[in-house]
Amino acid sequence: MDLNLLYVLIGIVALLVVAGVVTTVVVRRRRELPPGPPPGELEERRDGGTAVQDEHDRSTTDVPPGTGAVDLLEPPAAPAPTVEVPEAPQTRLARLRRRLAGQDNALSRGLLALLAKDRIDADTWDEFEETLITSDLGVGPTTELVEALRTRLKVDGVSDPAAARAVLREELLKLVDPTMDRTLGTEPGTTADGERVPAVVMVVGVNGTGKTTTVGKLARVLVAEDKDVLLGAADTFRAAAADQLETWGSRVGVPVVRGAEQADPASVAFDAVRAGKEGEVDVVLVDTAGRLHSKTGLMDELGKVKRVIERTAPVSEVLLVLDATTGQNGLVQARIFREVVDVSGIVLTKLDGSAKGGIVVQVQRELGVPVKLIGLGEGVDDLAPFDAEEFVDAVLSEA
Ligand SMILES: Nc1nc2c(ncn2[C@@H]2O[C@H](COP(=O)(O)OP(=O)(O)OP(=O)(O)O)[C@@H](O)[C@H]2O)c(=O)[nH]1
Repeated sequence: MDLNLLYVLIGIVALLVVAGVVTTVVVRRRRELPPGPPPGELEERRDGGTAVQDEHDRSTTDVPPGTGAVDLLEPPAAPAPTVEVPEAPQTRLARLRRRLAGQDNALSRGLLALLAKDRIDADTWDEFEETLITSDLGVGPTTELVEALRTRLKVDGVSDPAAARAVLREELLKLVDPTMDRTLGTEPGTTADGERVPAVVMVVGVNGTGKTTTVGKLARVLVAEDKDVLLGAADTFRAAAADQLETWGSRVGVPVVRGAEQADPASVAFDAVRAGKEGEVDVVLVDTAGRLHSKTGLMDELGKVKRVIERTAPVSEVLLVLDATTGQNGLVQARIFREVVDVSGIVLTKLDGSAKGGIVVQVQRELGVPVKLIGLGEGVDDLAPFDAEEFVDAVLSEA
């Protein structure tokens, strides 16, 4: 064989061997790569998903470093903040108006039924009176309202339904009392030594009235007003209460000071207010344990919590939380709490599930303290500053 031909043949065989080896290596490496999602899909999820989903994507994609597949991804972005923006307080009562209005509410029903009559006879007045009492308006305010309406409708000879409604609105408003100061004490103050201290709001009440929920919702109201807030979980009696508060706080970026389970509530409250002062926050909200108003020991403990807080900063508000559905029982609780701590405002919760809107008037009369906030549902922003005019307009509206 020609020597040149032999060299050419050896060259071709060598080339074929090298090509075979290279192909095998490439195929092997491809097989070793995990089956990651196509690049388009990854991009899409990164853009549209929430931070929590992003976190999940990163942990489940599990691409080993140095495989080349990571080139498809940009470096993982820092998780987007999950802090929520709560609804502004001004729009809340308007949004929640429907929950106070119409046929589901005894007060509203009684007022609307009266307005619907062509002629108001003795039976109608009796019926009206009865509905007002069922709505927990109380005997005194009911009698006053009925007397005032009877006189004015007769004297003024009001037969036009719109004029009758205006009279009713006016008289009802007098009972709800628009002159009461309902502002919340949430401005930081200065001690006698010239030190800046946060406003301190204590939230008190019997078990299950909605204290912890109210603290969480109120934190959102204050955050919406651009205030720096800190929560004190001084309900060390119910273990879950502190966890519940942490959940509320974390959603709006508000820190929580908590103690060990069964710790002394006064010491947790003290630590919270201290931390609030050192951190220069505007408001410290202190959640306290629910207590039976009949248990003297627990009630004394509440007085102690307040005194201990006052070593650092004055308590600017003591909000008593009352469940509107408990009616007269709420009034009994209110009287007893007032003896132990100076209640400065009432929070009426669960007005959404109650036909007893009249309790607003009764409780204010009983305590001489204004209703400052009302709870109108289980939604996170279902707490509204109380406004007498908006309240009256809501119960006088049909839906
Ligand atoms: N419908 C309705 N439910 C509410 C309202 N406020 C609170 N609740 C519910 O009432 C229940 C009790 O609320 P909590 O905040 O746990 O009550 P608490 O007073 O802290 O309870 P304790 O710690 O046991 O004293 C929860 O299921 C809340 O969702 C409201 O305005 N409307």
